[in-house]
Amino acid sequence: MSRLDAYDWPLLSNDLNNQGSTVLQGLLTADECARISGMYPDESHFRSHVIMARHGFGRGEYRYFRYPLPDLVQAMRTALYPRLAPIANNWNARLGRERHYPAAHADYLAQCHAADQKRPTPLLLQYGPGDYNCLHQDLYGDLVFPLQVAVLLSEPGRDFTGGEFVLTEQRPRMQSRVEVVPLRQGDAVIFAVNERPVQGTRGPYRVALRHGVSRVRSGHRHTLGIIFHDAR
Ligand SMILES: O=C(O)CCC(=O)C(=O)O
Ligand SMILES: [Fe+2]
Repeated sequence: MSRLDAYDWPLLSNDLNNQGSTVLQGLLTADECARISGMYPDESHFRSHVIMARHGFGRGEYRYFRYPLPDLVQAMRTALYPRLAPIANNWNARLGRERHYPAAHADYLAQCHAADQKRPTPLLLQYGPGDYNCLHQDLYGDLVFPLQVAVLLSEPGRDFTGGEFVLTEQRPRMQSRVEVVPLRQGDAVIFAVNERPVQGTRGPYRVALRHGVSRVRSGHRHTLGIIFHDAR
């Protein structure tokens, strides 16, 4: 994953600190996107299958990968984590939280597994016409790594229309603010899982975040989700 070296990480960190999200443009090639989305029908890659409408999560479906993850997914998860851990640690310090995230993802996963969060969380999502993903937070137990990544595997305008990735932010005593994140095929959005610190006049305070996908108007849309904590 030496391709991560090409990005301006101080700039991306600033975006994450100021907006709660940022985009890695062109993280995957069109071929890589097709290779990953093409795995969807092959059950051997996955540990479980969720039909979103059955749970009130929206409309559409997704599958959680099983271990061992496909090489490219494993490589991305392992290589992205150390870029994000310093930001996560800074957020924790500003929010007065004790937890420290180790520098290597393997060491963080060992903590998850010791806390009985052993099941892999990377997932592949599939949306068709009329499908959408309700606002949510991907929490799977007490251990939460506060940043996650979603890679758009389909090309807007060509493969699908509608289906925008959206984030909402709820500040104390304020109404929700929404942000639409423009993505092309292969772009990865990095965003806060559940909360982040915002600097106020009397010190940092906590804002709550949720993410989702607006209704797909036509075509099919696939996304790869990379979550760094494992699930109970
Ligand atoms: O399909 C999307 O863009 C959102 C996927 C999602 O909810 C996730 O990766 O956690
Ligand atoms: Fe999600």
